[in-house]
Amino acid sequence: MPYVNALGYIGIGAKDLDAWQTFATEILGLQVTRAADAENVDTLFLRMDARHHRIAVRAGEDELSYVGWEVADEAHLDAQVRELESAGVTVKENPQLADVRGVRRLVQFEDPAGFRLELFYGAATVSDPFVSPTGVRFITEDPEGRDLGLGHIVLVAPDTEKMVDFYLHTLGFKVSDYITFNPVVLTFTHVNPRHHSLAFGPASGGTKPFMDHFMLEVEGIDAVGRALDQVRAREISLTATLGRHTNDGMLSFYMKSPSGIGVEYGTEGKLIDDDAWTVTNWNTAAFWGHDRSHTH
Ligand SMILES: Cc1ccc(O)c(O)c1CC[C@@H]1C(=O)CC[C@]2(C)C(=O)CC[C@@H]12
Ligand SMILES: [Fe+2]
Repeated sequence: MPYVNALGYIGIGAKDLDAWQTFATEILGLQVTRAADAENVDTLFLRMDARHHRIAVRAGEDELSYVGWEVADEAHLDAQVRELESAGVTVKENPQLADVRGVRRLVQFEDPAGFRLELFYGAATVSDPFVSPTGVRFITEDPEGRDLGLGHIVLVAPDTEKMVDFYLHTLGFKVSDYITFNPVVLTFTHVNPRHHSLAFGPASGGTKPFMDHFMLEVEGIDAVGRALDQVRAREISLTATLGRHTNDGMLSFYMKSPSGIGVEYGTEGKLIDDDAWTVTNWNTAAFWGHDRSHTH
């Protein structure tokens, strides 16, 4: 059944595009092209691999605008659309938006929390080499060349159970594991060998759903250490110190992007082999580090 095979792209809104341009280039090491998109919105197209872009930062309110989940081909797109419709989800095909995103076909729908999701195949891919301004390499495929997507996102919404149910049973995501530290339960899910492409955080009732962070994975601890030096030199706010997660083994730190959305920057994330994986329930978030208490 699973048709979604990667977190293909995300779009976020930002009030301060100039700050985002500097942040994306000098801290994250992404290649930035600034242009009006096809809807004439001032946009930063952020590139990390052969894809034309995987993150679009568009002038507007500071928010998560959309999440693009990728399927392998047209047959999988059509099959997933049928699954969504038989679950009672309203799905709208949008050829104009497909042109804006640079993909072959795209449909739009919402998850139970109201996040705007797009399902697509045929991403815009370019032949000129990706060249990171900070010299990093982003991990978007595994050593065998299997697509790992852009990284992961963490969504926080009040009715976690309903959200998890939708992603598992309507979109075919698989549980990776849980982390429970009373009263918090975090659920981690995967759609390819990356340990998680989507995790769910808890929220008290009345909280407006939001994206806590997105994660970008780079090659080598020196790439993470150098980015951390840049964060400290520029007084960008560090929201969790360097640490190693229990479940996916990721060595990472967290910072605040100019939109307020968190960014996790890490390396050495685990890969899951579905034929040899057992779901566990961890009791802590990190083996060491990831201190959130006295960051600046
Ligand atoms: C624990 C953990 C494992 C793997 C990750 O990629 C990852 O981002 C996290 C951190 C999740 C983070 C947390 O542990 C504290 C409570 C947080 C801030 C939330 O409310 C959502 C994200 C949660
Ligand atoms: Fe994360």
